[in-house]
Amino acid sequence: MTILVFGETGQVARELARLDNTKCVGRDAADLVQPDACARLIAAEKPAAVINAAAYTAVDKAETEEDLATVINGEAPGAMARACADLGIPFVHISTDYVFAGDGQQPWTPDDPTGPLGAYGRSKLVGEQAVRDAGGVHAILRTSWVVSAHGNNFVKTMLRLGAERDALTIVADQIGGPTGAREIAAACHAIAGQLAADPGKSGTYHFSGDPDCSWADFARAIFETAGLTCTVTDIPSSDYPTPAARPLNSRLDCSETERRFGISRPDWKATLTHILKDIGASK
Ligand SMILES: NC(=O)C1=CN([C@@H]2O[C@H](COP(=O)(O)OP(=O)(O)OC[C@H]3O[C@@H](n4cnc5c(N)ncnc54)[C@H](OP(=O)(O)O)[C@@H]3O)[C@@H](O)[C@H]2O)C=CC1
Ligand SMILES: Cc1cn([C@H]2C[C@H](O)[C@@H](COP(=O)(O)OP(=O)(O)O[C@H]3O[C@@H](C)C(=O)[C@@H](O)[C@H]3O)O2)c(=O)[nH]c1=O
Ligand SMILES: [Mg+2]
Repeated sequence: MTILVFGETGQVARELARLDNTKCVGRDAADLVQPDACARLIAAEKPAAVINAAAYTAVDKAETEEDLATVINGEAPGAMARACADLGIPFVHISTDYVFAGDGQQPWTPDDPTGPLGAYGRSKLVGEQAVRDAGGVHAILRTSWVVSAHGNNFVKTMLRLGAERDALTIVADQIGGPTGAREIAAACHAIAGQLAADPGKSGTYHFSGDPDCSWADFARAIFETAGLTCTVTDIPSSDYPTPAARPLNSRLDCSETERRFGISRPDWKATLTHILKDIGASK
């Protein structure tokens, strides 16, 4: 029994590669710019399940490349989901908090109305709907603020900047749950197995690290855990202009994921500890 994983170099894909029975395919074997080729690969491989961990994740760049982002994040997952539905196998797709507009203070439930603020979020929303429309056994797992020892992420950025500077200004009005790529990979793997046993669990779910915090709080915790001296000053998002607007409220209500799959929110302080150990940046 093989779980076919789209993605090889990405944060979550690298963690999936470490798990049992996974076969990760990179851009050379499956370019998401060609959705039909992704579908043909699934049909040829006939895996027991498919997890899509590949995506266009450059939030700001997507503003000027929305067509490309929409093929990769929208059309390709749709083609994968249809190929899985044809084979009668589960499809696990990863989505994002950036499908929400980010107003209010309440954690978003899976059924809450979406309203992406930028091109990346819109392209991911297209993917979600295409996966549902395929009509097969599926889970869409929305996560947020992904961090790991590999690739581009906020922890790596802070370690680099924190070593160079005595002080940083970090946005404090965006609130969400930092989530370890390792924990997301484990959740996707477990969900694929549970969907195979019980297709009735199909649906959209949330999974983010606990507790919710601001990027500024998270930066302070990174410096504290790494033993770096760098003062973090809270700023509003309006003082950190970016091409794409980010949601202010990225809190995800993960209770259905816990209830249906028995998977609870991972403690991000523990995630931070294992990431810094892997990087060799613990104090
Ligand atoms: N990063 C984050 O903070 C968040 C991510 N997510 C979602 O989680 C999932 C995993 O994200 P993450 O691991 O961080 O992603 P990364 O940005 O670390 O990696 C993206 C992966 O997608 C691959 N990819 C991009 N374009 C293509 C393409 N045209 N064909 C084939 N492969 C491609 C990349 O391959 P290559 O190296 O060849 O470019 C890489 O393996 C995604 O669905 C993302 O939207 C959700 C919330 C937060
Ligand atoms: C480097 C830096 C960033 N920031 C802010 C900008 C931003 O609001 C926040 C995080 O920066 P990032 O560039 O990591 O954010 P971003 O790339 O938008 O992260 C997002 O990626 C996509 C793929 C997702 O799906 C989301 O869940 C989310 O993780 O920190 C500062 O305030 N000061 C700084 O010095
Ligand atoms: Mg493996």
